[in-house]
Amino acid sequence: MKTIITAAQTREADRYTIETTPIASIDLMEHASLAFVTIFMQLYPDKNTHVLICSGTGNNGGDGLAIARLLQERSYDAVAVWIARFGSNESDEFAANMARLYNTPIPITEFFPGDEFPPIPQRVVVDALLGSGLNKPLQGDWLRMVQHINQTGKPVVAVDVPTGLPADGVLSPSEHTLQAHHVISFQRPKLSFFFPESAKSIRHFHVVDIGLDEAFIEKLPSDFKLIEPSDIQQIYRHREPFTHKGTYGHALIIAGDIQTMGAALLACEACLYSGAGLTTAFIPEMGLAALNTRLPEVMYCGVDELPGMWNRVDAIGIGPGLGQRASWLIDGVTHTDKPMVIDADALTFLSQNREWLDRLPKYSILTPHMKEFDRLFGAHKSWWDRVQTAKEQAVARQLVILLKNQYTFIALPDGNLLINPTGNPAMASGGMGDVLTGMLTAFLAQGYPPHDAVILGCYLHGAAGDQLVADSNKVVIPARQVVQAIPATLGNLCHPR
Ligand SMILES: NC(=O)C1=CN([C@@H]2O[C@H](COP(=O)(O)OP(=O)(O)OC[C@H]3O[C@@H](n4cnc5c(N)ncnc54)[C@H](OP(=O)(O)O)[C@@H]3O)[C@@H](O)[C@H]2O)[C@H](O)CC1
Ligand SMILES: [K+]
Repeated sequence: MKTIITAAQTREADRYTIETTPIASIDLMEHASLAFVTIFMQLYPDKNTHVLICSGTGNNGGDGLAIARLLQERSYDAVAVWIARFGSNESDEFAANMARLYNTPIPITEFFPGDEFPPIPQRVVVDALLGSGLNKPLQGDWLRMVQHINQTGKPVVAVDVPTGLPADGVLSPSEHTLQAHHVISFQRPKLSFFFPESAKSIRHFHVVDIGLDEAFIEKLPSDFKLIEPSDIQQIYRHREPFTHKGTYGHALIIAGDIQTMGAALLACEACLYSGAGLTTAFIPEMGLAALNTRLPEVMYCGVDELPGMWNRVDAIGIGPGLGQRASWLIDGVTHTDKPMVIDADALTFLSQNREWLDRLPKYSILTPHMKEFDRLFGAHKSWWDRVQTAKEQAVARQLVILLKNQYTFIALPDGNLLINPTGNPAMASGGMGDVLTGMLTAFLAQGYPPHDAVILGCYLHGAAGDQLVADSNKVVIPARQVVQAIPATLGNLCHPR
């Protein structure tokens, strides 16, 4: 896992690296600019591309000047630079790069407070106005310039952070930030990239290594950790010879109602495809024909058999499509000591009967999306605040709270907040959450501790969707296709051929 650090901690890492290695600050800027240029050249390989670089006068602006020079050295001959001289300060590295730029034929236009901005004829804009040094919302000339660039609709590639977007903390409205198509960020993605409020400011982000001291960064105190493929490889237990269905646990899915049987089937199918040795569905009897037809591998349990099931299963997933039945079923579930996943209608029941939250067994996994989360724990104005509440609740109640979104935040009982990087907008459709519940239940049934089950389940769920997009350029993926893709995604990650 990679530690996600704040803008202030990035400055610490910057200082530490400069003090403890032979690298000077200006060389670090050159590394960063070169790393930016490498990705930029992949995005815009045509060297005739007309590029406008907009620089401030701090270190983000210094990067911009170095990028202009490096592109010109690589035969990008149509590069121009704007400098926003709206403040009185100039960083040393900006000044040094300004001196280097004067030795090139690159045209430079400087703008002072109150100046009008001309049209932008270039094909692409590089945003190096302000970076992680942002310490207040944009206003005045800065805001005018950002809005001028936004209004052109030209693609923007931002250096480190789009101008106006704080690296962490509560985010400002998106009309006050530069809207970048790509952000090439240094050393670590910034925390705000994972919040939905940054969607208009960032379409894609890339992260480049600029040579900051990794060991130092990993020791910095931070609640936020980004899940990586290597975590999945470490957690996943390979299937050994001579194992059998009993080795991989028995999962019970409590789901479905007359009009929402599909949710139950999806959860059961995902459980099956995620490797549970046995899967039993507790669904209304009228769903039996559909279950037997679609999922002959899954067993059925009726109301009479339910009391005998609690001791026979290894994990329980409750909620998808459960409707009003949630109210009486949750009572039975909370009397077991089985690891469990609580989703959808079971969460709605909990939000209407909050005293039941206190009865949940320790380390139960709750999987709310934003609306379910706010119904459970109160309305929130920003994702930053919502994530802080998730952390407080997970610690206070010793629960695992999985706050679903494109980037899911996993709040653990020890106070850590994990960020899942996989998943994509093609997956934004009904049934996706039911699939996740089935997957998590399957991993719990196989004996993974809740902490490992959520990492595996979340990462694989998104990775299966990402794989489908990569393989076939699909713009929409139905939940069923994600289910079918789970075994191969797991195989590709953990059993490379
Ligand atoms: N360690 C690294 O990751 C490296 C980062 N690099 C690049 O450096 C920037 C950060 O540079 P910094 O000089 O700290 O800050 P900025 O360039 O982002 O901002 C410059 C100054 O602008 C002022 N400021 C802040 N907010 C506003 C605002 N809303 N309106 C106007 N002005 C604002 C502030 O100065 P004050 O005196 O006004 O407080 C900023 O200091 C990072 O993003 C990378 O691009 C290095 O190149 C490599 C190492
Ligand atoms: K920027």
